[in-house]
Amino acid sequence: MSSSKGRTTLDVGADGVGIVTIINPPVNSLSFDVLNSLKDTCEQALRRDDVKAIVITGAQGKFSGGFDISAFGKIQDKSIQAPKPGFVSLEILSDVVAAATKPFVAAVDGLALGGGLEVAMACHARISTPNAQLGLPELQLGIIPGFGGTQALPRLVGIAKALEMMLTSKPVKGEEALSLGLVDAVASPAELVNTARRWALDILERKRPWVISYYKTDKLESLGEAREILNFARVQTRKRAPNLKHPLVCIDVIEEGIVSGSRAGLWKEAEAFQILLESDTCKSLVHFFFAQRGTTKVPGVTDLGLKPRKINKVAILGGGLMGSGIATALILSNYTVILKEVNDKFLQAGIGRVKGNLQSRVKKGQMSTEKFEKTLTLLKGSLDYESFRDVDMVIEAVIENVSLKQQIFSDLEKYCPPHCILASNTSTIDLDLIGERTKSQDRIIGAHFFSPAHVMPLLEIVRTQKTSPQVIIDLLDVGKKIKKTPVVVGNCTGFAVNRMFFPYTQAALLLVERGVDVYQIDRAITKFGMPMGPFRLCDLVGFGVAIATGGQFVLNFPERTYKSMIIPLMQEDKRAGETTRKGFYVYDEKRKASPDPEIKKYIEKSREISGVTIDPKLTKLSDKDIVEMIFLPVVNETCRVLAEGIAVKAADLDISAVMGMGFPPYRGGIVFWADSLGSKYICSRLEEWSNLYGGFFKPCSYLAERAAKGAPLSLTVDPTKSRL
Ligand SMILES: C[C@H](O)CC(=O)SCCNC(=O)CCNC(=O)[C@H](O)C(C)(C)COP(=O)(O)OP(=O)(O)OC[C@H]1O[C@@H](n2cnc3c(N)ncnc32)[C@H](O)[C@@H]1OP(=O)(O)O
Repeated sequence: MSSSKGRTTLDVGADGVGIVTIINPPVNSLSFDVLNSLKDTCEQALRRDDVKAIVITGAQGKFSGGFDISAFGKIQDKSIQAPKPGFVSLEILSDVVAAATKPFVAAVDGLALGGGLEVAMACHARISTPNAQLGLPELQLGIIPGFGGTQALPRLVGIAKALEMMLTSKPVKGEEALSLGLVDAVASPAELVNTARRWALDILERKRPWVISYYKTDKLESLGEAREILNFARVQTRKRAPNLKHPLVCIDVIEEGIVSGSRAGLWKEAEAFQILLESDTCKSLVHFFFAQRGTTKVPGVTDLGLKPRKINKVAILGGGLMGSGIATALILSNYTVILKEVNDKFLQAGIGRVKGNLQSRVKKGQMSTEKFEKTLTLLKGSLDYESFRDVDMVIEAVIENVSLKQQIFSDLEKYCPPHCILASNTSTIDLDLIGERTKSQDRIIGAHFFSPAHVMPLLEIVRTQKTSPQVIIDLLDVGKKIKKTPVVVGNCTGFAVNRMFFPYTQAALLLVERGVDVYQIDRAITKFGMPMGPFRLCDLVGFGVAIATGGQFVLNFPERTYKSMIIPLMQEDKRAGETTRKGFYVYDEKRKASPDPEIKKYIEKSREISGVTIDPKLTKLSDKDIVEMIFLPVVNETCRVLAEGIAVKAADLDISAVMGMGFPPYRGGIVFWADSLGSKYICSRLEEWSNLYGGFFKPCSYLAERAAKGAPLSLTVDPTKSRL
C-alpha cells in the first residue's frame, strides 16, 4: 500500500446529512492523501449550506485500520516529509471536526483501530456494529497514539480502562465499547449509517447531547486517584517491559492531559509521537508488522492463482503432548478431528490432555462451559485407520523414530483418500526420509508446531522438493484459520527455528565450561529481552529432548557443534530439568526456580572431560559480551540457513526467531537485529572468538562475503539457490 493512495468522498442526502466515506482498501488506512482529503471534505461539508450534519464512515464495511503504517518507513528514511506535529490531531481532528458548528457522528463497522478510532473519537458521537473492533494498538508499533487518542480515550472510558486498552493494544468489540461509553449506540451493519444519520440530526435538534470528547470530564477519576492509577501502571510497565520507553511516554502524555488539560496533552502527544516515530523500537516493530504479513507470500506458490481447498476433517496420529496440543488448536477453530492412538489407555490419556487444555481456558474465563462441551464434540478417538477414509489432512505426531514414521506414511496412503494431505510434525527428521516408502510424495509436508501447540503462535510449514504448491496453499490456509503465523521453509535438519537456535545453548555451555556463571548468562539473556535464558530453557524443555535434538546436530554438523558433557552428566544423576524438579535450577512445589550451587560439580567434571580450563578474561564478561557470544553464533547459523535457501527471505527468519524462540520483537527479529550491528562487526567478533575458542565460532562464507562488501545480511536470497 502506498502513502499516495486513498481518498474520501462526500455524499449529501435529502435529509441534509453529508456522508464522508474513507476509501483506501484493503483497510482504509489513513495515508497522508486520505488525511488531507478528509480535512478538505470535512471543511467543504461545513461550508455547504445544504449540509446540516455529517457522518464519517469507511468503505466496504471497515471504518479504518489507522494511520498508514507503510508511511512510517518513508518518514524515517526521509523519502516523504511528515507534516508538522499536531497537523492531524490539532488542525484537523480537534479544530475542524471536534470544534465544528455542525454535529459529526462516526458510523463504525469492521474496525476502528489507531488513527481510525482517533478520528471516530473526535466526532460528537459514535455508532458501531456489534462486532466492530475498536482499539488503540499503536504501542505494538513502538509509538503512542498520535491523533489525539491519549487524550480522548481516558475521557470516554476512564483512565484505568484507557490505560489497559493502550498498554495491551487489545481492541474491544462494539457491545463492550457501548458498555464502556466509547460508543453511544450499537446498530446492525445494515442499519448503521441510517442510525448515525438520525443520531446526527438528533444532536442538531438538541435531542441528543453534543459532546466534545477532549473536554469530557465525567469519566475521569479524581486527580489523586488518577495519579495513583498512572503510577501503578508505570511500576507494572517497568516490570513487564524494562527495555521499552514508549509505554512510559504514553503514561506521561496521558498525565499531561489530566493535569494541564487536553490541549496541552495534545501538544505533548504530538511532540512525543514525532520523536518515537524515529526510534529503533518503532523501526523494529514496523519491520516485524510487515514481516509477519509477508510470511504468506511465497514466490512460485502463492502467486499461482491457486485457491485453498476446504479442509473439513483432520486426523492426528499420536495423543502425546504435541498431538493433543495440535488437536486442541484445530477443534478450537471448528475443525472436526480424529485422534488416533495405539491402545485405549494412550487414547484416553490423549483425549484427557485435550480436555485439560480446554478446561484451563474455562478456568481462566476465556471459554464458557457450553462452548467447552460443544468444542469437545468435534473430537473423536480412534484405534484404527477405518475412520480415515474421508479425512482431508493427517498430521502425524508420534515419537521421532524414522522407521515407525515410514510405516505410518505408507499405511496412510492405503487408507486416506487421494486428495488427503499427509503432514508430519517432526521437528528434526528429514521429510524425504519419512516419505521414502510412500508414492504420494507431492502430498507430504511438514507441519511443525511448537509446544504447547495450542498456545505457541508459529507454524513451520516444511516443503520438500516434491511437495505440491496446492498442498502448501491448503496448509497456509489452515494455519491462518487456527490463528498461527505460518512460515514456509525448506527441508533440512532442524528446519529453520531449531536449526538457527542450536548454537544458543551450545554457546552458553562453552562459556560455562570456560568459567562464566550459569545464572549470569541467564540474567544477561533475559535482560536482553528473551523470555528465559538458555539454561532455564533447557530445564523447561527437559534434558532428554535437549540431548536427543543435540545429537541430531552433532551428527549433521560435527565441525561446528560444541560438545559438552554438562547436561549428560546431570542427567546421569537424575537431574533432567523441571519435571525432575532439578536441572540447572532447583524447583519448589510451586515450580519456582532457584539457583543451585551443586551444579558446580558437574561443570568441573565436564571441564575435566573436555580438557578446557577457566579463561580469566571470560569470567569478567559484560552482559553485552555474553549476549553477543551467545547470539552471534545464532546469527552465523541463520546466515547458513539463508545461504542454503531454507528460507525464502530474511524477514521470515525474523518471524521464526520471534515466534518460535521468543526473540524480542522490539529488536525486529534475528536478522534485523544483526543488521543493526552490521555484518562487518559480527564477522570480526566471530573471527576473534574462532581464533581463541575454535571452529564453533567460525564465520560462514555467506557472512564473510557480506562483511567483505559491508552489505546487510538481509539482502534477498538468490532465487536460483533457493531450496523452496
Ligand atoms: C497516529 C496513529 O495513532 C498511529 C496509527 O494509527 S498506527 C496504526 C494503528 N493500526 C494498527 O496497528 C492496525 C494494524 N493492522 C492490523 O492490526 C490488521 O492488519 C487488521 C486488524 C487491520 C486487519 O487484519 P487482517 O484482516 O488479518 O488483515 P492483514 O493481513 O493484517 O492486513 C491486510 C492488509 O492491510 C495492510 N494493513 C493493515 N493495517 C494497515 C495500516 N494501518 N497501514 C497500512 N497497511 C495496513 C496489511 O499490511 C495487509 O497488507 P497486504 O495484504 O499487502 O499484506
